[in-house]
Amino acid sequence: MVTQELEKIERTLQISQQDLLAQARDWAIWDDTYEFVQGNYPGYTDTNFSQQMFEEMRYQVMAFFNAEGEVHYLAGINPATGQYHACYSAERECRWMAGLIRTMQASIKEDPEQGKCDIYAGSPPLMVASNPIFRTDESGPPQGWLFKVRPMNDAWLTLIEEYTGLPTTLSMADRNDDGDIAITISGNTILAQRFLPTYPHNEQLALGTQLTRSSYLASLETFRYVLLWTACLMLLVIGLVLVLLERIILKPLRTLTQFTQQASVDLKGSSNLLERGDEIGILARAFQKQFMRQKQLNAELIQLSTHDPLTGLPNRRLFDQRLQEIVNISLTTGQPLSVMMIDIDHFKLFNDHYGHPEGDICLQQVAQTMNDIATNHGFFIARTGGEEFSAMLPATSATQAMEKSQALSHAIDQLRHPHQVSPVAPYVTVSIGISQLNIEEVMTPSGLMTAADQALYAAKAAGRHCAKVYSPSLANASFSSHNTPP
Ligand SMILES: Nc1nc2c(ncn2[C@@H]2O[C@H](COP(=O)(O)OP(=O)(O)OP(=O)(O)O)[C@@H](O)[C@H]2O)c(=O)[nH]1
Repeated sequence: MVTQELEKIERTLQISQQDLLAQARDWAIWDDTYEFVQGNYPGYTDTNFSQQMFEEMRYQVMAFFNAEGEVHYLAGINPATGQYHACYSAERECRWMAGLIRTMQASIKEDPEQGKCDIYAGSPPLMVASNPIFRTDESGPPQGWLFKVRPMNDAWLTLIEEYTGLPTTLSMADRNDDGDIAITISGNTILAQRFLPTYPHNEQLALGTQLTRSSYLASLETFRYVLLWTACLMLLVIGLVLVLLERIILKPLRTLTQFTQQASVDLKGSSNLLERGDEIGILARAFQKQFMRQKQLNAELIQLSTHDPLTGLPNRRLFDQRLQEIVNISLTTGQPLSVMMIDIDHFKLFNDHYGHPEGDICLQQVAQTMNDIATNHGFFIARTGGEEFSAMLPATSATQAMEKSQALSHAIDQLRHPHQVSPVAPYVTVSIGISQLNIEEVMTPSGLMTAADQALYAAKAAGRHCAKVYSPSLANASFSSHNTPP
């Protein structure tokens, strides 16, 4: 902080130097001055110089040198007497500035280009700006040099203090380390000093500021306090944002994720999510719609793959699947299990006579009738072939199945669906083959179905419109229902 304050004073010093250099340049690059140093403008001094001008401009000395570096004209206010003097050499009343003039001449020799603002060591130190003398358009060779000198006295310090608002100190120091900063702390005061080069280089100017530590420590304390509160406030805001983020986005997103994982199984229990008015609610409703559609499609697909489209009865795939399950249960529990194979008599003749569409209607009516009986008697029926149906009867012996087959056959007779060309009856009739699991070495689903098929063949052979229970003697005949007797 102290260094920053000191830099303010340094910047002000630089501005002050630039200002004096600009003023020296203004005078040096001016046709009147150009003529004056060549002795061609005798009225120049009367027009331009006065004690008042020096006081107002805070100049101590103005010195003009000709092209040879010799004094052409000098003017200044003697700091010891406060008297204004103007001379053509550093003698008599201008003797007090002789030392200064020598330093200026040494500077010209060292650097004829000039155009700079040095600080000359002294008490007080002097700010000295110099520039070669040219025409206003800067043409022609330089005809000499102009130096303007401003004392860095108490009045100058007061101006700097007013400008910077900082107490400023100025002294000469005998050090070699240009540009260094020295900080000295003593009790409640802190002195910061910058050491600046002077001309002709054997001393340094110590530009400093003396500050009260307590006021800076207090502002440091305030700064720490503000920092602490800002940090707390930021933590609070971050915490709040995290809580809101958790409540508004993360939690609903987690719920949505759970919802998407479970929704295909159960769409209930997510009503909160579905009622939300934001994007998450929109997403949840879209997901729900999609899942419902998917469920519906799945159900339709399952129905299509397991049911016969013409009659609506379960198909062979579902029948075989269920049969496998029920056979396993029966073999484990020892409960009886029977199957029936039902085939419409002379259905080919029906189709040939009435046409295929009528055959379809007949199949639908027979299927519907058999399904009603199956529902009433608690067994499962499926369409397992063209005009062939199969039923499975859990906890039912072959004898009991025979009774149920008669109920089935009777119900179909009662339909009185016309079949004029049937050699059996003027209406549609069925033949039924029955087999029972665990009887006569029938132990597997396929064995059960083969036995029922053979019993069906026996029923067909026996004149149709009847039911037969499988026995090994039927098996010896070795035939198939797809090759039924005429
Ligand atoms: N309309 C119709 N006919 C079918 C369908 N599926 C199979 N059929 C017919 O059912 C008939 C079965 O004939 P067959 O196997 O010779 O037996 P059948 O004429 O019923 O004679 P038996 O079974 O010996 O009494 C064939 O004419 C098939 O075209 C179907 O979905 N619709």
